[in-house]
Amino acid sequence: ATPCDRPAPPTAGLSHDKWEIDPSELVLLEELGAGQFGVVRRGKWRGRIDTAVKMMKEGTMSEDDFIDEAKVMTKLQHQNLVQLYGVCSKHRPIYIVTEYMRHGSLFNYLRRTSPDQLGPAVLLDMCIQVCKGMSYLERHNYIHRDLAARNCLVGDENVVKVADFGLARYVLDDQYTSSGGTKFPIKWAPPEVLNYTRFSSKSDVWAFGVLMWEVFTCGKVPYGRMKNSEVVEMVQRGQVLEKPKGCLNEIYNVMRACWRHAPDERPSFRVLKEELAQIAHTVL
Ligand SMILES: CNC(=O)Nc1cc(-c2cccc(-n3cnc4cc(C(C)(C)C)ccc4c3=O)c2C)cn(C)c1=O
Repeated sequence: ATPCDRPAPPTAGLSHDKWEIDPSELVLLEELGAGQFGVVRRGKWRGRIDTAVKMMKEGTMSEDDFIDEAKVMTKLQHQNLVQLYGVCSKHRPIYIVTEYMRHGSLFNYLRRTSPDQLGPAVLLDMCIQVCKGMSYLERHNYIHRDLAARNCLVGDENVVKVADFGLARYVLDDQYTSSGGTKFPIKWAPPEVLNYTRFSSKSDVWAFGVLMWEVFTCGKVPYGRMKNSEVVEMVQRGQVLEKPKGCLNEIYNVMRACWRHAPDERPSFRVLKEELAQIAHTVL
């Protein structure tokens, strides 16, 4: 045993995997919906912590690769990222346990919340929160690969957090992973992703521009009912989404900067955060 007058060795307590959650400490409650990996339920962890529990449907995810990555993901901690608490990987199906957000996806929240509750200042603040979470990921060289309003979640007092960052790498469904697949998020993808699936923080920035458009249209679908092939055509030609009704020019200019053809001409999330904050306390 460690003599009490000396601090415990740094390895103390890491013998069992810190990111492994004991399923006996979880109580599963109502179903929240189904995602790419199957059913997600609300849960209580250690009697008091609200969680969302993804129960990974067999064959939907490359599980061993994900379990390796889980260690890294639990270390990504920011007030605008949905926290990964851990995994239950000693049984099948494996569970992914995260922080719980009371109001569900940002996309649904925008569509069902009345416009008078969502004035420009609130909408801009939501974009700034997503930008802060993405700026943290950018600083940690972590790429989301599927940033969109549907993959952000809303808590109390219009708190918005980015969810499921990096999980796209573990999806086995090639309808989702290949750019020709029916589930590939074409409408959030820049030219270099459409042509070479070249993901980067600058392709996340392009997607962030589309997310800003989703926010300022209060949840409209980008490019309306256009087919994916038509959107690819349009984006390759350099045509971008139109200015949302009532959206300030300064804000639309930020969206357009995110949609510059050349990735390195798009602003970083760090720069975007400054620009949006500037607009928030001068123009609004
Ligand atoms: C009312 N409150 C709530 O419903 N709160 C919540 C709902 C969900 C939830 C429920 C069902 C499905 C999904 N879902 C949706 N899209 C996903 C997309 C992917 C990728 C890989 C395609 C990006 C991966 C997983 C999912 C996924 O699990 C989520 C996030 C998660 N959390 C943390 C909540 O607080």
